[in-house]
Amino acid sequence: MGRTADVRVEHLTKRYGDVVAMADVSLTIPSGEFVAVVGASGCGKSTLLRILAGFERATEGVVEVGGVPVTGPGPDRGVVFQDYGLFPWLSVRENVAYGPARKKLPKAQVREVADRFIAAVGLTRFADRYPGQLSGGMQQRVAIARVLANDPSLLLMDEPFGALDALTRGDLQTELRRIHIETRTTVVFVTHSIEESVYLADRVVVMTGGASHGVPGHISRVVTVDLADRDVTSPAFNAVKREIAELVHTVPAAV
Ligand SMILES: Nc1ncnc2c1ncn2[C@@H]1O[C@H](COP(=O)(O)OP(=O)(O)OP(=O)(O)O)[C@@H](O)[C@H]1O
Repeated sequence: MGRTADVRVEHLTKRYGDVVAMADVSLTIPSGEFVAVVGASGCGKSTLLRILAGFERATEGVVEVGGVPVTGPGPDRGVVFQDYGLFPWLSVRENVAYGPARKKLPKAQVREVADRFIAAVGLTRFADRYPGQLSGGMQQRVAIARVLANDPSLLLMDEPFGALDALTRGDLQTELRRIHIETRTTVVFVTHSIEESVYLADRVVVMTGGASHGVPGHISRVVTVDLADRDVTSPAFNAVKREIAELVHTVPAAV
């Protein structure tokens, strides 16, 4: 079990010049929870994630991770994007070892941590390969292992599986779910796929609005996924999917 932190967002507003991208967003995430964020393009999902990561500052509001105000990026938060962002000149093991090595841990310990997370994403046989020798799915596994090796207390993922084929995406969803059950690291996961959100998350945050709708992006509903198993073919799973789809497709009235 790794580190884990709670998240508190209160009355968050983000403006870009005159444009109010997002207004009055409040969300509390207990530590260990997996939260997915869904919503139509432009509603502010990535903006919320970037603010939690500390890449951008909120215009107004409270943003705290583990009780500490977010003022910039930090090693307590690990971020995974759609493009894997690996160092192409480093092997899989060196990529994953990069964070632990910077902490100046003994060499043997760095290697042990790297190999543990490489094994967790099923890439032991590829530890000495370079990113250019791997498929997209394998590269994304490396990116996830690299972030986990830093022992983040909050994992922020922005469409991490968006560029992968359906089969690979399904495999990685299964693995991420297993890893989350094992580590209990808090996760905020942005996706366009409602099915993916219901499969992975304890709660799904539905956002609507956005500058192009004439209404600032905001949270329209938070849906608890109260399903014992995540059988995507079950009627119960599909009922939750339908509920979220209806919310996502409800266009807010312009003010
Ligand atoms: N740097 C920026 N400057 C000006 N406006 C921006 C900037 N970044 C985002 N926006 C605006 O903020 C709003 C929210 O953008 P954001 O990328 O968070 O949406 P999103 O829900 O993640 O969309 P998508 O699903 O298409 O990725 C949009 O209206 C966008 O045009």
